Amino acid sequence: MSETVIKTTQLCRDFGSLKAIQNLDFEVEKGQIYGFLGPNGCGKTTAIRMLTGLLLPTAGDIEILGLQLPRDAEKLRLKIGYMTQKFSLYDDLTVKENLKFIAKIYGLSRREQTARIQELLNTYGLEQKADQLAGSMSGGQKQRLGLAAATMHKPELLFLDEPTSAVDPENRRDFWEKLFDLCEQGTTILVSTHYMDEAERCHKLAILEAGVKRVDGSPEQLMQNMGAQVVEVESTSLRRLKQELLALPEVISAAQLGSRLRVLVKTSCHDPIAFLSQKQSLALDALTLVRPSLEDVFVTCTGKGRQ
Ligand SMILES: Nc1ncnc2c1ncn2[C@@H]1O[C@H](COP(=O)(O)OP(=O)(O)OP(=O)(O)O)[C@@H](O)[C@H]1O
Repeated sequence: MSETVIKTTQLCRDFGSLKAIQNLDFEVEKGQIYGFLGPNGCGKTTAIRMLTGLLLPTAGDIEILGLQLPRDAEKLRLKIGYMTQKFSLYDDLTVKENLKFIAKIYGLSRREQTARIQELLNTYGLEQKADQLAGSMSGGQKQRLGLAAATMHKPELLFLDEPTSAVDPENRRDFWEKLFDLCEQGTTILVSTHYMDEAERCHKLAILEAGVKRVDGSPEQLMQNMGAQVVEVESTSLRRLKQELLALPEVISAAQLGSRLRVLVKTSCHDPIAFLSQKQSLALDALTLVRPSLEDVFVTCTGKGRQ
């Protein structure tokens, strides 16, 4: 049976009149990677700070690893790891010194420190960098050091707030491989991101907008239940066609991808190909029904696309 690691009920956080998180209900199962996907300012960091016990909720309940927050925040501290958005280690200490500092904070004995630091340097490919100042490392190396520090005490639950916003695609891919390794060892991970490709790697995710959870589920479920059909249109004069399509009430969005338009049509329209071809006098072979992407889900459930 699956074990629930995080459960929130009607979680809210206000900053004055701003409702940063509103009535958030969600659950995360052990060993899964759960994503918060949303634009800047949608409340991802605020939610994570409440879940780590660093910020008091305005209302609602949080249960994590069988503990209640904020009451049990101190007991939770050793069970969780938190990698914040900005690199939060010391630039003027070496890689090894940074890890030693963190190990001391977590109360590892001298012998444990040496063994664990060596293990982390190996796991995250930092052996050659051990004596280099952290501040002089590349974005990808800093991020690996951040993950090594956050997992020093082998936490059961790891929070990662936009961990790959400063790294290139290759480093991002490698980083995710490390997350799946942790996952396989039983670590549960909650990660926030505004990258679609990153969100698509999660077992489950919630799409947040203006402090509100719009949808949640596995990427496949979200794509299946999207409530829209996706048609790609090949045509000339795509800029004009786009404006004309957007004026139709059946069309949720139209976005240009090179020489094609990707058009989201409401499911209430039973045959989107016939509909578009008739409306715009387009040849049938210029229209293709395609598989939805997570970006399509995002467009349909946020902003003007929300029905
Ligand atoms: N301490 C605070 N005081 C007042 N407003 C705050 C505070 N912390 C966050 N906010 C506001 O709450 C909203 C949500 O911010 P939050 O940082 O949680 O968003 P986010 O999705 O993590 O975005 P980003 O990726 O830019 O950090 C924003 O409007 C932000 O300005």
